[in-house]
Amino acid sequence: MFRIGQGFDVHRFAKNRPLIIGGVTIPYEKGLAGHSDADVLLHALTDALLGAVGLMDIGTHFPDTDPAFKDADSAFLLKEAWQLVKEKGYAFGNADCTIICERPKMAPYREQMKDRIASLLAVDRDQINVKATTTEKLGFTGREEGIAAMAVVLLKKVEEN
Ligand SMILES: Nc1ccn([C@@H]2O[C@H](COP(=O)(O)O)[C@@H](O)[C@H]2O)c(=O)n1
Ligand SMILES: C[C@@]1(CO)OP(=O)(O)OP(=O)(O)OC[C@H]1O
Repeated sequence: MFRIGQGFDVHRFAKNRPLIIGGVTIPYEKGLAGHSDADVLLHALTDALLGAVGLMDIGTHFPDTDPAFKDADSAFLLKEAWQLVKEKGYAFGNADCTIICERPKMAPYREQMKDRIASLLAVDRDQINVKATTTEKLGFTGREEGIAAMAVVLLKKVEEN
């Protein structure tokens, strides 16, 4: 049996913060604000995984009111969520992710993001796709107020003998 999940997240830009997207630090004049490291792409992917198996969402498992998750490494949160999904008996099919921002250009970092995400989930890199788009200068991403990300995942129930 297959399960599909989708995730969406937004973080606003902030000065004096690193820009970490898809587990990759991108050299840029500003980063993203958040309770954690604000990796908007890993948050969307984490939500997609949790959503696929009906495990609510990232904030339920890792509340932004909990000091334990202050400045949390989103790579760690993704791995924890994936562990919960695996314990429900699911194998990874594929993930397709989209980063939405005017700047910086994400294309130079997409291969690194694919490698990092594949490594965190212990899957093949060809099971992960990372895309980027602008919104043609429209809306909050177009005004460069923040970055949005979306992710869709497909999981397959592991057959029991
Ligand atoms: N932050 C971004 C946005 C886009 N790209 C790449 O540019 C292509 C064209 O984007 P449009 O929004 O004009 O359709 C897009 O397909 C990406 O390859 C990017 O690297 N970083
Ligand atoms: C990751 C968590 C927890 O540190 O905090 P944020 O970095 O604020 O991220 P968000 O996507 O708003 O929600 C999940 C939070 O619980």
